[in-house]
Order: sequence, then C-alpha cells, then structure tokens
Amino acid sequence: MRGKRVAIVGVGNVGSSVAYSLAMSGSCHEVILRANDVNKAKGKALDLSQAAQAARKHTVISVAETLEDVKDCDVVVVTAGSPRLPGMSRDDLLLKNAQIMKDVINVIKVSSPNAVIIPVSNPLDAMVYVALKETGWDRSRVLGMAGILDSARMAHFVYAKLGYGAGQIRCSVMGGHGDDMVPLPRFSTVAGVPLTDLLTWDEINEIVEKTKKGGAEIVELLQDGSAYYAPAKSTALMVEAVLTDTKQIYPCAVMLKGEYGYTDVVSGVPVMIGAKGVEKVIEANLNDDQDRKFAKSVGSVQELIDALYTNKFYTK
Ligand SMILES: NC(=O)c1ccc[n+]([C@@H]2O[C@H](COP(=O)([O-])OP(=O)(O)OC[C@H]3O[C@@H](n4cnc5c(N)ncnc54)[C@H](O)[C@@H]3O)[C@@H](O)[C@H]2O)c1
Repeated sequence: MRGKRVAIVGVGNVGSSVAYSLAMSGSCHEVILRANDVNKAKGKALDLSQAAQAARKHTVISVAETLEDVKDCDVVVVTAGSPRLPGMSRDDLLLKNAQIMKDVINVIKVSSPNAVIIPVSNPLDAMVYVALKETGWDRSRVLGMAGILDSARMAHFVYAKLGYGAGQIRCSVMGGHGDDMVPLPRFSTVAGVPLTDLLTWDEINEIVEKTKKGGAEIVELLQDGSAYYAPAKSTALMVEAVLTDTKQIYPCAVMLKGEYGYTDVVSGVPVMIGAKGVEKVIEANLNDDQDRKFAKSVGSVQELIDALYTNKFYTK
C-alpha cells in the first residue's frame, strides 16, 4: 500500500500554507505542488521540504511540471485563481476563476481519477459547481472550503468580545461564502455553554456582522492580498479528515440534493467527512429566522450559478 498523496494546484499564499500545514502535521506521505511558475513551485518545495526535516516529519514535497503529472492523488486542493483585491467583490472574480477551475479540473479528472477535490478559489460556491460539472463525479467527491474558515472567524470574534474561552469556542456558520453567509449563534457554544447565555443579542449581532466582514477586514489591512493562514488551516483539516477517514462533521460547500429544500445549488452545510469525501449531509433544524437567512444566502449562490449561464460560460 502506498502512502497518501495530496496535490495542491496553485501555490500562492493559501496553497503554500496548506502545504506547510500538511507537512507540519505529517498527515500525508507526499504533497505535490503545481504552479504555472514551475521555478516558484520548486523554490517553495525546497523550503517546505527543509521545514519538514526541521520538524522531523516524513512528508515529501515534490513539484509537478505539468498538470498531467499530478498523478493518482488521494486529494487535490485547488487554490489557483485570482485573490480578491480591495474593492473587488467575489462576484467580479466569477468568470475569470471559473475558466481557471475548468481548465484545471479537466486535466485532474483524468490524471487523478479517484481523488477527492477540494476547491478553495473564489467565488467558492460557484467554483464547486464548476468543478462538479466538469468532472461529472458524484457530489461526495467535490467539497469546497469556506464554512470551517467562517466558523473560525466567528469564534475569533466571540473570543474578542468575551475575553476568555479561546480554543473552547465552537461556532457554526452555514450558507454561501459571501456577504449573505449565515452565522448561527443558536448553534454556537463556549465549552458547551450556549453563546446566548453568555452574551446579549446586541453583542451577538455585532459578532455576526463582524464575521460576515471578516475576510474584507483583512483585505483592507493587507492591501495587497487576502487572508491565508486561517483559510489554509481550514483546508488542511478537510484534507486530513479525508486521508484519515475521521468522520468529522465540518461545514463545507456541497451540492444540495433536496437537503434544506434545495436542489442543484451549492451551499455551505454541515457534512460528515471520511475517506470517500462527503459521506453524509447533516440537516440541522433551522428556525424560521435561520431558514429565511439561509434562503437568501442560497439565492445569492444561485445568482452566481445563473451568471455562468447568462454569460454563456455554460449553456442549458
Ligand atoms: N474559500 C475561501 O474561504 C478562501 C479563503 C481565502 C482565499 N480564497 C481564494 O483562494 C484563491 C487563492 O488565494 P491566494 O491568497 O493563495 O492567492 P494568490 O494570488 O497568492 O495565489 C493564487 C495562485 O494561483 C495561481 N494560478 C492562477 N492561475 C493558475 C493556473 N491556471 N494553474 C495554476 N496556478 C494558477 C497564481 O499564479 C497564484 O500563485 C483565491 O481565489 C482566493 O480568493 C478562498
């Protein structure tokens, strides 16, 4: 039996940080980097390999000269794409990144036919839709990263408000990875204590708003890119759940097939992740208010998907 192999397509800030996280945890045998700029990938691979040696980990970091060389991977993470720059909405990126995703996926589906694919590029939910459409695979094998990140951001803002509990905060965010994401205070706890017992609704609503703007706040401060440490760690958690078949529940962007009343649209929902990818979609009981917000969020993703058709990226 060979060791686990993960490819990362797009070796910018997020991609290289995913590789770093995986190398530091030693959760896979080989990480293959694929970038258009092969020398850049080679430089990153050397640096990462040396970091693995420093950490006394066995993970080997290699470079694929072409996408066709991304062979027989267990998981393929796609971070190739343009980052969201100041003033640029996620929607502006749609057609540009959809073409990149399409080109990447059409090679990967042949070179790594048994992989689980984790799209990260934005606009995330639409990229999951493109990856699924291009592969034609079962939805269980294409799951997008966003919900773990958004939930971590919410946890950060809960800590910032409370001033205690860091590391014990469990937050839940559903919906698309956009301005209409749905932070769920009712499903959030600190060491098991409901958030609603610890904070007033005014305070909670402030946290909800900060969570929605969490990515934009970092973009404004960095000025030349977007967040990558938390996105990378969130992605690595998903990779590791697949590689080690942990059956953990994480919020991920998946194609809905009747769950929550929606079909043929991608949204962030809690899923159980195992070796086969999404092994179960969890249907939480939403109250009327949560239901309404989730519907709005799904509607925003649907608009992005519709835009792929109205702009003739796809035809019906
Ligand atoms: N889903 C999320 O929660 C989340 C979080 C953070 C970032 N993102 C998205 O992830 C993507 C990467 O972000 P980043 O900060 O690493 O950006 P980055 O600019 O640092 O890296 C993107 C990389 O993709 C490469 N690339 C472009 N086209 C390619 C192709 N056809 N093949 C291979 N590589 C290609 C670029 O050369 C660059 O190195 C962006 O789309 C960003 O918006 C998503």
